[in-house]
Amino acid sequence: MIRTHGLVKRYGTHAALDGVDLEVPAGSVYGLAGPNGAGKTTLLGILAGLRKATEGEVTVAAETGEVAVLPDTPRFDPWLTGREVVALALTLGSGTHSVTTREDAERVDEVLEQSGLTDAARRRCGGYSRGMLQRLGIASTLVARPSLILLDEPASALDPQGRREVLDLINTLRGHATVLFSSHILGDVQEVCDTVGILHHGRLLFQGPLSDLLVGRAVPRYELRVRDGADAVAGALSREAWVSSATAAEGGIVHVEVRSLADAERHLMGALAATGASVVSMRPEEVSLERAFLELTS
Ligand SMILES: Nc1ncnc2c1ncn2[C@@H]1O[C@H](COP(=O)(O)OP(=O)(O)OP(=O)(O)O)[C@@H](O)[C@H]1O
Repeated sequence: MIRTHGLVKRYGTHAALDGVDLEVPAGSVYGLAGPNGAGKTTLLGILAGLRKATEGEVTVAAETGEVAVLPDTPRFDPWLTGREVVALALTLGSGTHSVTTREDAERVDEVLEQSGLTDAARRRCGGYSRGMLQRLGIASTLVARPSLILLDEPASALDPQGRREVLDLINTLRGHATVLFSSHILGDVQEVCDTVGILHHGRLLFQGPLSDLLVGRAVPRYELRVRDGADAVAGALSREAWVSSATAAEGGIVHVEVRSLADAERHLMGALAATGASVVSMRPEEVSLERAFLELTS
């Protein structure tokens, strides 16, 4: 759905994006994770056609009218009510000048409700809090049922309850639209995204299925459970050149951190068999996105 090749954006001499090859599969919920200043807003801005790339290619396989963009700090005319803002967004998307049909009016009410704004819908948005404005931005973004949705930090101004609601809302879009959202809150990305890109200092350090990152790619670790002799197993494994650490824990558990997943897949079974231990279970350990991120960026 989206592809960039060798994307570079320079502000003066500073490279905010430095050779980004992004690939967002159609129908995915793609999380662009990265700390402040990583280049997320710049990248989304280029994809949305709001900023110009310095170098590189950008392909977005969607008509302009099917793309909806939510900036990180959405702004609206303060004298409009929330409902008027969302209705306006729907009419802009449809090319008409006002919400005239019953279906359109119902659609406006539906997204206002999904965004938690029903009670405030008839108040002027100039009096909305930052969190409410973010909800209003989300409602306006979704109302015309776009096929590609670009969300820049959609939950950053919200309290935990609001964040939960936005994440649930994004989850409901799965299968109906392609969603690319940026966030520096890694827990949010881990919760709703199936595909993830880790952006750091303008470079994509990882991109692919979230499960690939959490199971093995960034921190290849295994959890073994042996019937007995966990200390001896940990000692034997830690002498292997491809093992960076092996430690025994309670209940016959041995945590094994390896230098590469490929080496572990090739040698772990043999090394374990050589210890003569009775192996109850063996599985790659899933790490949190936060840990994977720290490993990748340190
Ligand atoms: N208009 C601009 N002029 C000059 N430098 C800019 C401009 N916009 C962004 N930058 C710089 O480019 C880098 C990337 O900024 P960007 O806003 O894209 O990052 P971000 O990941 O979205 O950060 P945040 O999470 O804080 O919004 C930063 O170093 C920033 O200072």
